[in-house]
Amino acid sequence: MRASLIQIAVDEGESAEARRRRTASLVRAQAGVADLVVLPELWTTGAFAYEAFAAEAEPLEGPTYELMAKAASDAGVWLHAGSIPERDPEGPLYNTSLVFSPSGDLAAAYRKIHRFGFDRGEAVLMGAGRELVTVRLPGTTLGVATCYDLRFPELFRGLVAHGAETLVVAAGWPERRRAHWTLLARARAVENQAFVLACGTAGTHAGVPQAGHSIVVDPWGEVLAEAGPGEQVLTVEFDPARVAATRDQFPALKDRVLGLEPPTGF
Ligand SMILES: O=C(O)CCC(=O)C(=O)O
Repeated sequence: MRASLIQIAVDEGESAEARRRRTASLVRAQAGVADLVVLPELWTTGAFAYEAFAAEAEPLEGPTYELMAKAASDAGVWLHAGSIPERDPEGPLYNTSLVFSPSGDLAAAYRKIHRFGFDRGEAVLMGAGRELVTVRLPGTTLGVATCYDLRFPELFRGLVAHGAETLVVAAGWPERRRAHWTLLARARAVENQAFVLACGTAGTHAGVPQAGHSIVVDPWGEVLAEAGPGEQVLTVEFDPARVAATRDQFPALKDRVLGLEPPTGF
């Protein structure tokens, strides 16, 4: 299987609409190159451009959906189209990832569960998702996560319990914590014996330089490919069968102990 992670530069000099069109052509250029294309988190606005969330929010089937569905079918690829600020007509905004099949049908929508910002930004401007999302592809099952989710191993264990073998993380991770990004991506791969495909943004928006350094890690924790800091398409070939082989040869996942007793307080 070949995957391309498109690490889009999100800078303020470009409108959301211009970036949407530019990204659609980057996706179309993956025809015949990749089976699966992955985009980052909130790439129309930037993950830290809080004032733009409401201004650029769109219904699930809004302009980004339309263009990305078409780009997926034009390219004949599975497309994890990163996330959009979704306006739910009956609720708050959500940070929602969209996954399209090669025929351009929506295969999954994932509302980010862990919102970033503590008492500001996304944490107060958006609602929290409650549902795990996996997507069955020929040859592997994707587990879908977004940015700050990467810090919460229990989410990934939940995805693995539902069959995930390739963990896809769309992010807008800041340069300031780049060391955490790389470390956590490798940790999630090792502990879950799964591939991790983590796609971030490049550029600077709202004064926050982005880390770039999108990364693909194998089930043994080895880095198969890593991008630099700027806009880049990172293409990697990987064998999804390695997940079952790794879990067979080193069956640590089977040794999980669930439902431990609480401390008795000696
Ligand atoms: O956890 C972090 O350091 C970054 C998270 C983040 O930027 C996000 O979820 O948007």
